[in-house]
Amino acid sequence: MNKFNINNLDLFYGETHALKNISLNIPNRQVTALIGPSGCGKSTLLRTLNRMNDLVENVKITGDVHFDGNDIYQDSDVTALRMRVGMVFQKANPFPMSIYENVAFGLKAQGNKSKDEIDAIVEESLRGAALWDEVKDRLNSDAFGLSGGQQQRLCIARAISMEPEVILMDEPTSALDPIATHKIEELMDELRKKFTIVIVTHSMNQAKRIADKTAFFWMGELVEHNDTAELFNNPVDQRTQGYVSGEFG
Ligand SMILES: Nc1ncnc2c1ncn2[C@@H]1O[C@H](COP(=O)(O)OP(=O)(O)OP(=O)(O)O)[C@@H](O)[C@H]1O
Repeated sequence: MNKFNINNLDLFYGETHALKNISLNIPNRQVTALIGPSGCGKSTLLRTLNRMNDLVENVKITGDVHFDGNDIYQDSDVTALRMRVGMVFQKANPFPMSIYENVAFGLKAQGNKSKDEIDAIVEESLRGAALWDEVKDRLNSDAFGLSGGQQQRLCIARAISMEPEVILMDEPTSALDPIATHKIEELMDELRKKFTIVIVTHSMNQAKRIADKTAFFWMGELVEHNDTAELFNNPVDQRTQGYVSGEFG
C-alpha cells in the first residue's frame, strides 16, 4: 500500500524549474531514500510532502500529491497535514528549553492532555528515539547541553510525540559522527515498523543500509526508482550507474 502517490509534479522557484514531471509512489511503513547530486531537487521533493514549500515566495506547484488518497494541495488544512507528516532537519534544532519541555511542547499546545498523559508520552517518545536511558535523570536540564547526536534523537522524539504517520528526514545524520550516525540508523530500523519514512541522504552507503526503496534524482528529474538493492546493483539508466559507482556527484 502506498502512503503517497505523487503524479506529474512540477515545481518552480521563480524561473528555476526544480522538479520536472515527477511521478513516484511512497510505500507505507517503509524507508524511501532520495539520492542524487547537490541541487537535483531532493529536499524540494521532501518538502512538497508536508507543504513546507508553500512558505517560499514565488513558488509554483502543478500536478498532485495524494496522501492516503487525498490531494494535499486541494485540502486547505496544512496544520493537520503537518501533524500527520512530521519532519526532522539536517541540523538538530531543539527549542531553547528543557529536554522534557522539548518533547512535551506540542502535546501541551494541543491542550487536551493531562500532566500524567503527557509524562507518559514524553517517556514513550524518548524511548522510541532510543534516548530515554541517557536522559531520564536529567529531563529538566537544558536541551542544548546534549551532544549533537542526542539533540538529533531529541528532535526525533519530539516528532514522534505527535504520533505522525510519516517522518520526513532531510540529511538527519550529515552533522553527526559515525557513532551517532549508527545510532540513528539503528533507530530507523525500529521506526519503520510504525512510521513511513522518507529520507534525503548524500550517503549512498546510508541509503543501502537503511532504505527499502531508493529514488535517484538528476537536475530535477526522477531518473530511476526501485528496491534499494536493485537500484544499486542493476541500475538501468547510465546516469544512475555513473552516480552509484561514484563516477560523479
Ligand atoms: N527557497 C528557494 N528559492 C529558490 N530556489 C531554490 C530554493 N530552494 C531550492 N532552490 C533551488 O532548487 C533546486 C533544487 O534544490 P534542492 O535544495 O531541492 O536540491 P537538493 O538536491 O536537496 O540539494 P542539496 O543536496 O545540495 O541539499 C536548486 O537549483 C536550488 O538552487
